[in-house]
This record gives sequence, structure tokens and C-alpha cells, in this order.
Amino acid sequence: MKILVTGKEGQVARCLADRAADHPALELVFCAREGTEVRLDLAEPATLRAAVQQVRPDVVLNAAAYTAVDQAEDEPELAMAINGQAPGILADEAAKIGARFIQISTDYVFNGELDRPYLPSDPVNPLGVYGQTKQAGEAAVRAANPDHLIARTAWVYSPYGKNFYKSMLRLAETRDELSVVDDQIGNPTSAFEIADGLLAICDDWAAGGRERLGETIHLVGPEEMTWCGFARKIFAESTATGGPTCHVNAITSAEYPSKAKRPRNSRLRQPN
Ligand SMILES: NC(=O)C1=CN([C@@H]2O[C@H](COP(=O)(O)OP(=O)(O)OC[C@H]3O[C@@H](n4cnc5c(N)ncnc54)[C@H](OP(=O)(O)O)[C@@H]3O)[C@@H](O)[C@H]2O)C=CC1
Ligand SMILES: Cc1cn([C@H]2C[C@H](O)[C@@H](COP(=O)(O)OP(=O)(O)O[C@H]3O[C@@H](C)C(=O)[C@@H](O)[C@H]3O)O2)c(=O)[nH]c1=O
Ligand SMILES: [Mg+2]
Repeated sequence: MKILVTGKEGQVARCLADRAADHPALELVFCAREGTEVRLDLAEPATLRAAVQQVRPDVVLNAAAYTAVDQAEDEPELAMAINGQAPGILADEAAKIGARFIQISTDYVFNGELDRPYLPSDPVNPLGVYGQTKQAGEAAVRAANPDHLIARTAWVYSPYGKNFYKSMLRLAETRDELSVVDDQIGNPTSAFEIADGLLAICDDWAAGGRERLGETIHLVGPEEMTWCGFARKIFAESTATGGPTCHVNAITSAEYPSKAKRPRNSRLRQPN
């Protein structure tokens, strides 16, 4: 089964590539703005339709996105084109050739006011531009292609790209103290867990199954903690392996001003 993956250097895309060898029934074709045989720019609709027509996959997996949460507040139109509109165009082109569509979405579609982990059925109400654009992307995919899977994840870390885990270790090289917010709680998620979860579903599809088709699921790591707790865990592990460490001060979100407001409660749960 051929899977067209958007993005190549992103965290999830790199982990999908690393895991591909464990899934002999799946052939992954990566496309990005540059450096790939098939060129795809989510901000250029013509390249989306052309990429799907050129590769003619069985599944399109959209692993690329505009992920700069604060910067999105300053360029909402570009973020909306990439996260809100492009997924619908790709899902529509996939539908035209009978291909299924996988969209990755985020905890930031919720406002975080609920006092329990969010279920897929809970209403969305994003606080910032990034979340609004990802919500629009979800809606566009549902409307364009009934054979979709929307997998919401959160707080992604990996050895690749930019993420909180790598930022903490990098900052610790030059600092012996950091202040990290302790009033936002969520589920840190390894990009490898996301890759494994999505590829297991694709294996089912390749074998003729319809697992999770038409569903919105929550695919996150098993533990819940605050960003401050996550930072302390990162340094505890780093210390144990002789890596850099750092003292972590707990602060409130009000003490860490940022352009975009983040949800207080980002926890996601999958009911079954
Ligand atoms: N990171 C996180 O904490 C979370 C991420 N998600 C979602 O998971 C998915 C994967 O995220 P993650 O792997 O962390 O993302 P990354 O930020 O690591 O990578 C994003 C990728 O998207 C590509 N991209 C950005 N703009 C375009 C464009 N116009 N055309 C083509 N490609 C583009 C980037 O390419 P380039 O290298 O060229 O810039 C990059 O490869 C996304 O849908 C994201 O919204 C959900 C929850 C949490
Ligand atoms: C670097 C740093 C961050 N923080 C805070 C800011 C923020 O609230 C939190 C995490 O920082 P980040 O920059 O990783 O936050 P952010 O980029 O908002 O992370 C989000 O990215 C998008 C793509 C998602 O979809 C979300 O699930 C989530 O992972 O930690 C500190 O308190 N101290 C620090 O020194
Ligand atoms: Mg960030």
C-alpha cells in the first residue's frame, strides 16, 4: 500500500521514515517544499493536487503543518492556508482517486477549561490562531473525504526538529537555572509513538481492514504532567546518563508572557 507523506524533515515525518522498515506492506513516499522528487508546498494549492495525481497513493498522510504557535499570531493568513485550507484540498484530491486521508491535529483545538482529560467528542474552542487553523483543517478534511482519520496529539518530542525536550537540553548547556510554567498540564508524546500508532492502522488498512476510518482519535503519551514537571523529568533522565542538567523553577503562565495563549488543561484521552 502506497502512502504519500507530506513533510520530510518534521518530527513525525522523520519518525515515520525511521519506522517504515518495520512495515513491509507499506511504501512511504515523502514530499516537501524542497529536496524530494515530488514537490509539495502546502501554501501552493496547485502543488497539492499535482503531488497526489503524480504519486497516486492509497493513503495521503499529512504530517506537515505550520507549527510555530506564537508566530502564527502574526501571520494568521499563511497559517490558515497551510493548516486550515491545504488539508481540505489534499483530502479532496485523495477522495477523487479513492485514497484515504490521515490528518494530524492538536490539543490546542481545545480551550483547556475542562477539569478532566479531553475526549474526541468534546467540543473544540481554540484560544489562538494556531489552534483555530488546525480546527479549520479538521473540519475541511471531514467535509472533503469520508475515508479520513484525524489523530489529535500533543506536546510532541523526538530527536528531530524543534521541540521542548531538545530546547531544555540545549538551554541547559549554558544555564544552570530555568523557569518553566507549572500551570499547563498535558501528555508529552514521543513522535515515535505517533508513527507506530499511525503505521499500525495503515497495516490494518493494507490488509483490507477499516480500522478507525471516519474517526477522530486522541493519540498521546501515557503520562500527564506540567511543562515544569516535564522539564524536571528531562533533566532527571539526562543526569542519569551523564548529560546536561539544570535547576527548574516553577512559574505561572502569567510569569512567562507569550503572544499566543495556551490551554491550561491540554490532557487528551482516547476512550477505547
Ligand atoms: N509539535 C507538536 O508539539 C505537535 C504537533 N502536532 C501536529 O503534528 C503534526 C506534525 O508536527 P511536527 O512533526 O512536530 O512538525 P514539525 O514542526 O517538526 O515539522 C513541520 C513540517 O512541516 C513542514 N512545512 C511547514 N510549512 C510547509 C509548507 N508550506 N509546505 C510544505 N511543508 C511545510 C516543515 O517543512 P520545512 O522543514 O520545510 O519547514 C516541516 O517539515 C502537525 O500537524 C502538527 O500540527 C500536534 C500536536 C503537537
Ligand atoms: C523554553 C521555555 C518554555 N516555557 C513554556 C512555554 C510554553 O507554555 C511551554 C512549552 O513551550 P513550547 O515552545 O514547546 O510550546 P508550544 O510551541 O506552544 O508547544 C505546542 O506546539 C504545538 C505545535 C502543539 O500542537 C502543542 O501540542 C504544543 O506542543 O513551556 C517555559 O515556561 N520556559 C521556558 O524556558
Ligand atoms: Mg514551539
